[in-house]
Amino acid sequence: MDVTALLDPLNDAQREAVGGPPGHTLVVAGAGSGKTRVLVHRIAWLIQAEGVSPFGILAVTFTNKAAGEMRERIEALVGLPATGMWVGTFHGLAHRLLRQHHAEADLPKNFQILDSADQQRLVKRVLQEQGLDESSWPVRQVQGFINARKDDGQRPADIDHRGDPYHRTLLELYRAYEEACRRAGVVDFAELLLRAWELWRDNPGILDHYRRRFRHILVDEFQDTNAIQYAWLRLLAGDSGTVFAVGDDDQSIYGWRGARVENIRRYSQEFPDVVTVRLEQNYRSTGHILGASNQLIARNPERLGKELWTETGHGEPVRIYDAFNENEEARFIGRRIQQWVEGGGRRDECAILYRSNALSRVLEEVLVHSGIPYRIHGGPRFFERAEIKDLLAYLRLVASRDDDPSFERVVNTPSRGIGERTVDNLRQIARERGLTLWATAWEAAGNGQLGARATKAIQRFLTTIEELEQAIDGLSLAEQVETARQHSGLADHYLQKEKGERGQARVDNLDELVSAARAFELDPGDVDTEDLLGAFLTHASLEAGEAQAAAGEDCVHLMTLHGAKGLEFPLVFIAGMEEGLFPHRMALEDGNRLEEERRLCYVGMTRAMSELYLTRAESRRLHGREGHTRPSRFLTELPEEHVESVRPGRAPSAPAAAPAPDTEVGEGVTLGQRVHHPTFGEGVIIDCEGDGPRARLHVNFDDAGLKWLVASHANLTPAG
Ligand SMILES: Nc1ncnc2c1ncn2[C@@H]1O[C@H](COP(=O)(O)OP(=O)(O)OP(=O)(O)O)[C@@H](O)[C@H]1O
Ligand SMILES: [Mg+2]
Repeated sequence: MDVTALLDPLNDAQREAVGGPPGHTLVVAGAGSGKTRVLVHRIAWLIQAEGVSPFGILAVTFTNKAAGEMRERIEALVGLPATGMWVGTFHGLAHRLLRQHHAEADLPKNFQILDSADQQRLVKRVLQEQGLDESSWPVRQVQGFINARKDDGQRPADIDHRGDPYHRTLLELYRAYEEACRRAGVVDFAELLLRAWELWRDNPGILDHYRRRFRHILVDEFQDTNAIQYAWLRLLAGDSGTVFAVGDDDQSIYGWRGARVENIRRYSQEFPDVVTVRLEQNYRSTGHILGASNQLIARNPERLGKELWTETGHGEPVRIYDAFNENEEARFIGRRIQQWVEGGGRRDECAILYRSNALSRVLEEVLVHSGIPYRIHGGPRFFERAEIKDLLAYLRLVASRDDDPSFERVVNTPSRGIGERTVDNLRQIARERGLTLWATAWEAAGNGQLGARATKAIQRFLTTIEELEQAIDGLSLAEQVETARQHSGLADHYLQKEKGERGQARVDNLDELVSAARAFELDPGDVDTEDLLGAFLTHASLEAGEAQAAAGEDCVHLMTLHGAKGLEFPLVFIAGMEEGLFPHRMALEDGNRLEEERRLCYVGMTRAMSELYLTRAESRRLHGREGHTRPSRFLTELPEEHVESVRPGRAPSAPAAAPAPDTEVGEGVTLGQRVHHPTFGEGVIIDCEGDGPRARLHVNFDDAGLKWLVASHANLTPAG
């Protein structure tokens, strides 16, 4: 086997990292310098040049999607299926471990994963049980406390409240929450990691097995590991395993979730003989994009410090577009994408990024209206939509009756006349008796404790689940989901509850879940096919938010800046470049968080390969409120030599510009023209909407500012 082929497509520094002797290696380098490429080639190198079995390799990636792509790339390079290799996210790998050793980890065989919303519901319940008021103990705050402690590897017993009553209560809540999870046989995201770490810590035999097996551990996006993930890696590596870590301190964007960029430094200190490799050539972006990104991130203090260079030439300047409002911003983006496609580009080369999910709605509307297919990554995620979670809850209950969160979710959805009071009663009995809600309901329905009507309703629910279990026995996964869809009555429920398009959209989503099951069945990946339903339910929990639209369809990508990590696209838009949106308002007062926002901006900008647009709306309606905005400070931090401002009708050089500047938009006036208005004085026509007598002109007046005017009544005359 010719291993030089693995090194050929690499530069010298990359070769050093890929072909170095087995040992701890750290690659710290900026965006687009080939870190992920190096990691993939390293794995192929280990297999081919060092004769390592794929069975001995564990690779950690940041998303499940990245894991899939990595496996494919390695198989293509090596020319063999890389079976036996473990590739996945920290959460995915931890889950896999816990499944295999559930008894030692003190978990039921078919434990379920709680997502963030389920977790909130459970925290709420715990607060009720403890007789605490949500206004003094906000659910999110309690949830944040619990997760942060877990991310730091701390159980209630490890925490000293130092007599502080506030902390003491939080600790009690943490304890009660743990107990509720245990009763329900559920595990939240942070728990997956902590439990997997404890599994190894407390079971030397198991740890030893994995240490012998995984001598080669590779980690992408190392800067975003948190304390427990780092501890997990250390424990696994022991004295015999090697860790190959790649990362970029400038792209650390999960500090708010406990990520510790110091782990990069710690790793060099705590692991022996770490070879550090720096990569400085960027292969992704043009000179202007790179220059602008470099100078932006240079404003952050305390960086490890590195500059990237590129051979690709300047390319197009980074373009800044100030839209009048959010609709116009979205239309601008839509038009530019259409031009891209008309010019021979593909839609999936385009990505629209934003800081907050709420921004996607207007963008989606414009894309739908313009007939541009798109796919949302993350955000109001498919698997997080209410109707999807409802249907999954039916299936989860079939899989495990102990799943209290699922029980609560659907016991009265669709409505069976089970009131909140009845559910409260059940909760209380369950708590007193230390039983699950299912067991409690079963008992209460038997002894009539709840009153005749409630008993009947509860019985109906119990029967529905029991019957569903029988009905799906022996069916294929897609048929199981379809059967649950029919049995649950959810489609009718939503059609009645939400009239028109919204209800229909929910039913479409339920149908889509059947398709998702079918797709999963055809390509389940590396899972236990004995229990395909269980694997699918896990998949739904873990993959929530990753790519959803029909596979293979050529569509534009929409995602949050966080979700864009590690990806690249020829044409990138970052929308909503406004103070308070980006940087996020929660970060405005806090220097550390502001730096993290700047890193996030760096991450976003460095996704772009050939064209980058930063857009903002001068006035924006969001969450039902409308207001004037101020441009993001990041816009003003960009060096002039790399940016160009685009104004509709004013920048003929910009391919993105709206209609050509000489388009006649009203009687005797054209876009971009200087005009005079009897009241507002002189200004420039910057946009128009509609045509005929209804046409409206957007004019930027020198003194009066921006105004929309009806063209036929505007009385505009050419100025000067
Ligand atoms: N030596 C090389 N020759 C040609 N192209 C390269 C080389 N190294 C990397 N690339 C290409 O450059 C792009 C960026 O590489 P990659 O995604 O591995 O960078 P990265 O450092 O992981 O970036 P990020 O920090 O954003 O994750 C990819 O398209 C990759 O194929
Ligand atoms: Mg990468």
